[in-house]
Amino acid sequence: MKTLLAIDDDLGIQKQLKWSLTDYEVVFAEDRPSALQQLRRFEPAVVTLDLGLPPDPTNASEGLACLTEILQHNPNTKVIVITGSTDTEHALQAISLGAYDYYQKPIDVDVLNVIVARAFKLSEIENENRVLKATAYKQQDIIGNSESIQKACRMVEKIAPTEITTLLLGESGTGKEVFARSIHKQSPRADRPFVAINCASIPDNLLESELFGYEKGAFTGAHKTTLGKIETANGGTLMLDEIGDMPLALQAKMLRFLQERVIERVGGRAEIEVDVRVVCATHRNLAEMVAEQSFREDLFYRVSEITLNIPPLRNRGHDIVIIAKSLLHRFNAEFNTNIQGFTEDAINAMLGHRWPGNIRELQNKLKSAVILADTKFISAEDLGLMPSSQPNTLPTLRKVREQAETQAIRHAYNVANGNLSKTADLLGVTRPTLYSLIDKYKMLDLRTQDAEHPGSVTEES
Ligand SMILES: Nc1ncnc2c1ncn2[C@@H]1O[C@H](COP(=O)(O)OP(=O)(O)OP(=O)(O)O)[C@@H](O)[C@H]1O
Repeated sequence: MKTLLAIDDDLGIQKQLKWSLTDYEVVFAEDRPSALQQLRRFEPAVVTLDLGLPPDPTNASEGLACLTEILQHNPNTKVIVITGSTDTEHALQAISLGAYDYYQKPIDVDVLNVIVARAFKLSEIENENRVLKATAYKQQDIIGNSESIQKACRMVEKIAPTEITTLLLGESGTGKEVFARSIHKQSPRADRPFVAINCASIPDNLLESELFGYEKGAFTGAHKTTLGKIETANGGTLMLDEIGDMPLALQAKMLRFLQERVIERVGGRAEIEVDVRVVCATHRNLAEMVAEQSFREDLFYRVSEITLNIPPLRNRGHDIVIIAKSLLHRFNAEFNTNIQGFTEDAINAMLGHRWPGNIRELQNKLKSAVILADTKFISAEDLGLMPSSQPNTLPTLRKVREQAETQAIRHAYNVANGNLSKTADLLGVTRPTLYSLIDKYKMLDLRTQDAEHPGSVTEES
């Protein structure tokens, strides 16, 4: 049964409401403090509120204050304000403060029931919309159910509403930009611009003006004052991709911007205030770069207020197949093809492949497979994942064994969702044997990612 909170200090009215609103569980509060207590306890979707509450029952001040606090607690609450028969002024004031509707005494059971039912219905529709929006958004952006991706998504949810400067670490093609966009979309800045700039793809001498903009006449060819990416992102989010590739000279200027949130355009003197949230990303080891003095330590700490590690595709278990299927759907639409799915050998090959280029590599392999496939199902060969399809000279037996074993280990590891004990079981070997194979084939990422014993070292072999 849906819960309705009725806020009224008149016992007679409380009884009347209880008898009238029989489709709901009606809970009561007689003043502002108890209303807020009940609100926290029951989280009702709909509230009826008498504006004349103690200690000021002849006026609307306490009721209006209560309304404001209810909406502060949960802006989605549908508050139906109840006023005296002639008090239209306060009723309208309540609507302008965010009340859903108003109702004038004396109480007519039928009318009140219609208003309350409508309020619940609207609240339900709004709720569904919110869930759908959140799901649709998640589905299209970050696809995957693996523990590692879910963990990263949970972090994004926590980071997004804050202003904290985030550093995204991950191999190339793991989806760093997708994650940066996700932080932006879930933040209060979602309606403002998201601007990404790849520091590695712009020549050093152009990067400064690209980021900070330039004044007319700042250099030959500067015909008009031009905003840089930082100013373009004003109010929104700026993604500095491949921050590790930013030249040292520019790092100092970037640090000043991050510390003081002011910039100077190239060739300009004026200090311009900008309100930008910054997300940085790199596939490099910034801590190592700091030690080698190719990245400023102070900037490192500034950009990595919080660090989010994006797992490589090979450590996302069955997500590889889920992402492949969703990409297949997309490419079928794009190329007007009707490929139905994957052969078993293709699925096994995908689960066993190392994916050094991560999702981008998967996209490329799939795109060409969709275009070139002769049958309705994509095979490992179509994906270029058959040992025989690689134009090597004849492989040695040792090489074939190594390839088969690493592929089988990775496959089992993905099926076992990163649990090494289960991986060993699936492969029919003991844990020590599995460890020595992992060491032999230098599959070190499996060791550090072990969901059961993270960072464990060989203890039994
Ligand atoms: N979880 C995911 N599901 C589906 N597609 C994804 C996912 N993550 C990333 N992608 C897609 O993979 C491609 C690479 O992602 P993105 O450009 O964000 O990676 P990146 O880590 O920023 O790469 P680089 O370091 O090379 O810039 C994009 O086309 C993106 O849409």
